[in-house]
Amino acid sequence: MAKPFTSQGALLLSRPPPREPLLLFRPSTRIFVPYAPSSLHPVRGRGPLLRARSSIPPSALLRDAAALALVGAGAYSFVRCFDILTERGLIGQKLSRKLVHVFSGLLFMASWSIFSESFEARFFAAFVPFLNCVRLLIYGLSFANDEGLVRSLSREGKPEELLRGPLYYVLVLMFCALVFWRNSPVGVISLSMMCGGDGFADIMGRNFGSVKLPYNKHKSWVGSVFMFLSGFCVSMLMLHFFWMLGYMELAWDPTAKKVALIALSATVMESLPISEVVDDNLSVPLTTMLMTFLLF
Ligand SMILES: C/C(=C\COP(=O)(O)O)CCC[C@H](C)CCC[C@H](C)CCCC(C)C
Ligand SMILES: Nc1ccn([C@@H]2O[C@H](COP(=O)(O)OP(=O)(O)O)[C@@H](O)[C@H]2O)c(=O)n1
Repeated sequence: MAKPFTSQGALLLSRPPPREPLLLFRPSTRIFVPYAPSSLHPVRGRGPLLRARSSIPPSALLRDAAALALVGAGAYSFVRCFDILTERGLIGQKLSRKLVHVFSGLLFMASWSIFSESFEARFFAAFVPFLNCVRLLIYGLSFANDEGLVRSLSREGKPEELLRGPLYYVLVLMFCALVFWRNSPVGVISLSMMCGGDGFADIMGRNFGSVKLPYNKHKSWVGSVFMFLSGFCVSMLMLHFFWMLGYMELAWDPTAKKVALIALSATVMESLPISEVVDDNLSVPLTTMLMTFLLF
């Protein structure tokens, strides 16, 4: 399919009127870089980044700072709510952890839409998972004690549990916000599979997964089927969300087929008996990133 390329040989992922600098997908390097005419023709003697930085309107900085404060407060409140629900015995610890796993990442991804169109907006957004990364390190290494946080995010109530799944999870959130952001299907599908797919696999597999996989007695067919179905559906929903906002331009028939193949790949990876070697919160998003790069 003939795809629009600029004279620099880069693939335009979205067409005017862009709400923010177009994103270049450079086939040779497969790195997403911000494309804005002014940044490719910097003011004499100043590099593109300096040019881009100097062109941020104060209103964008103010908007991004406000969005950062709002999302940061939302993150703290969201986890605190589950802490209280768990503390009062209204939901179990395992379910609490999984609901936080499913919805905090998806809500974080949806929050990308309230940040400005400046290139720096992604840094403001990524600062929220960065803060949570610091928080997990402090309490996971027991430099301080927060029984509520440990209760809502661990399986067995041990602080060191925060240093595996939860920590990898927030690192992936930060990476996707910084590198892929809201113009690229790579980050959107990766987080959808990690949050929506892996999360529901656990919830459904733990409760209804009596028939185990032949090659992994810790995982079940029900869990894997729901990993695929929920991962696919959440990915399509989130792609549609960012498409509606004008950040992506996608042909839905080929997109659905590609997402199905990506979801299948992530499901197979998640089903493998390798959780002791590499956490699902790394293997699932990394597999999804690779497949999305290859297919989109
Ligand atoms: C418990 C979590 C992962 C463990 O996964 P698994 O090992 O069971 O597979 C999720 C940890 C969530 C983290 C502490 C909080 C992340 C908040 C996020 C950066 C921002 C959310 C903002 C939104 C508005 C709620
Ligand atoms: N494909 C899957 C995934 C999880 N599960 C169930 O969910 C539990 C936790 O799954 P997991 O080890 O992937 O947990 P996390 O690493 O996602 O926290 C497993 O012990 C299974 O009971 C499943 O049955 N089938």
